[in-house]
Amino acid sequence: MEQKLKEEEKKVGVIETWLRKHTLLFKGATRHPFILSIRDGSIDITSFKSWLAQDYLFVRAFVPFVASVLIKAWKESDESGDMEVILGGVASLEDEISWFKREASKWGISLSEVVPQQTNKKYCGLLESLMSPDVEYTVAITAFWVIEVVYQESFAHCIGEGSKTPQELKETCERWGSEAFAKYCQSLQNIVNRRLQKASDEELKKAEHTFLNVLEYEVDFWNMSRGNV
Ligand SMILES: Cc1ncc(CNC=O)c(N)n1
Repeated sequence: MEQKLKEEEKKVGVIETWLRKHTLLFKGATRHPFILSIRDGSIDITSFKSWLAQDYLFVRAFVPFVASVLIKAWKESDESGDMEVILGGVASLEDEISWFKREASKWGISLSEVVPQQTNKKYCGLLESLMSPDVEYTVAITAFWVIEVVYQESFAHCIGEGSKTPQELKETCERWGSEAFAKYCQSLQNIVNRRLQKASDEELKKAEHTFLNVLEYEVDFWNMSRGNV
């Protein structure tokens, strides 16, 4: 019985284990000074605008990445429900791109003139490498989940108890900090945990490596937005 319980525990969550093991890096990505400065209202609007412009370019590169995960799900997934979750992600990106355009015009940013910074290019390069057919579905969906959850955890913090987020930034925080986005991230996390349970040691290692890689790139992305490239 005791042994059985332990097995169950192991099964519940590879993700939980990773989050415990890599708490510092995860906090680094989700409680970054950029995010803390939104939450306490001290944010420098130049940083915000820089983030907005760069993130628009990132999201454009994110669309084909998510589409590649959809293809992998169709080819490799053992559960047909995965496709709907990912398709929902693709669909909401159309709205997100329109939102970026509206938001940019509100701030007087001309998106056609935005030049991608080196850090952004590097991150988009990581996305592109993960689009390769050689990358397993399990690894790709792990990356997808962690990319989304960093924004969910970060922006939810900006609208949580006691936050002093400036009014004009609240809509941005709601986009990723909302209950609906949290639910969507949970659906992705359930897929990832299910896949990781069944993964080989080799695949597990690759997935964990990708998880860490994404977290590092997210930290770099926030750093870039604050002007410390
Ligand atoms: C750099 C970065 N990471 C994650 C997200 C969230 N996913 C889609 O919007 C994002 N927009 N930008």
